[in-house]
Amino acid sequence: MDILDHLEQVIAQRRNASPDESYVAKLHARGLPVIARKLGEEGVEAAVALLSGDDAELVGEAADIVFHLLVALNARGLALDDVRAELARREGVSGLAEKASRGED
Ligand SMILES: N=c1c2ncn([C@@H]3O[C@H](COP(=O)(O)OP(=O)(O)OP(=O)(O)O)[C@@H](O)[C@H]3O)c2ncn1[C@@H]1O[C@H](COP(=O)(O)O)[C@@H](O)[C@H]1O
Repeated sequence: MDILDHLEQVIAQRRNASPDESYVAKLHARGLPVIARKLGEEGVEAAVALLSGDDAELVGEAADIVFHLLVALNARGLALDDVRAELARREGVSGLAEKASRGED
């Protein structure tokens, strides 16, 4: 099984564990605003890592973002398949053309 699909399953299971034993459960216990804050923090940390020139640091921060994004999707009852479907819908549509269709330059 793909690691992302596996991690999604683990996150769904750990959600109901004890917050003392599970980081996923702890995030859920703290609520959606904390999950949102962590997602934002990880995004900023990845942006900093992008400029640092340290590949290992960037890969680590990218993994943190993906993990927290999966926690966030699960918290809203959404799944990786919802993201896959949206990406498939966008496939072949240039970002520039899509933006132009919204009347933005
Ligand atoms: N992939 C991850 C993963 N990536 C990052 N993290 C945690 O995300 C946290 C956020 O990083 P920070 O540097 O912001 O940590 P922090 O300052 O201690 O966090 P806060 O106290 O601010 O919340 C760290 O504690 C990391 O260990 C993860 N925690 C868990 N997983 C996976 O989720 C599974 C279930 O984890 P538990 O729910 O803890 O059993 C694990 O087996 C792993 O496969």
